Amino acid sequence: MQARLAASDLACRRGDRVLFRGLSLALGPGDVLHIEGANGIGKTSLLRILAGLLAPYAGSVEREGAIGLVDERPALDPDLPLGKALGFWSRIDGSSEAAAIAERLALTDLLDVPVRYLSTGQRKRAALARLMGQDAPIWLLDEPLSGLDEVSRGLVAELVSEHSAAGGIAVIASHQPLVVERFEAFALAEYVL
Ligand SMILES: Nc1ncnc2c1ncn2[C@@H]1O[C@H](COP(=O)(O)OP(=O)(O)OP(=O)(O)O)[C@@H](O)[C@H]1O
Repeated sequence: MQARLAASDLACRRGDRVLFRGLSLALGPGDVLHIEGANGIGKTSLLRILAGLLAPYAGSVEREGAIGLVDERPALDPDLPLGKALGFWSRIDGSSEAAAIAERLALTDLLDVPVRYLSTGQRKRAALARLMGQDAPIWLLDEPLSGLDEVSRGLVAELVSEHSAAGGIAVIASHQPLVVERFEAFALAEYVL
């Protein structure tokens, strides 16, 4: 899997506050980075800058490989049954493994349920199913464990390990660490003035 993600001398400003500055990182195949930091320090903002969804106040980002972002807003139509909402993306992503992915994420029995009725954890698993179908080399995961039970938390660690072993990159903002090899901590507090 061809993947590279590099940030150079990033600064982030939200409203009239600069949250962090002087942040550089360079990630290659297999790297898993754990962004740590207190509420409001700027973890989500950093992920959105890395994804290209938020302009940095200073600095630049280089990406080689498509981005798969999972945050608290799953891009699944709330009014469609889950199977149809995921099917929309499998057609766009050209994924032929939708059934196997749904099975892996314990979603098979929920495919007829409208997305808006899913529980927090089920919704998170649905967002992860979309991510897997996307086959993107760079995963940006914002609080992927929140709302998940122990079994699902173990599953997320497994998926990240497999992604890393296949040469993918994962950047994970989380208040809890994942049990994953090559899990490297990145303390955002070091870049706060
Ligand atoms: N659109 C915006 N305009 C102004 N300030 C914003 C905007 N979006 C976020 N912020 C502020 O930027 C700061 C960082 O927010 P961010 O969501 O990146 O933090 P976080 O580290 O992910 O927090 P948490 O751990 O609570 O999820 C917060 O103080 C937040 O209020």
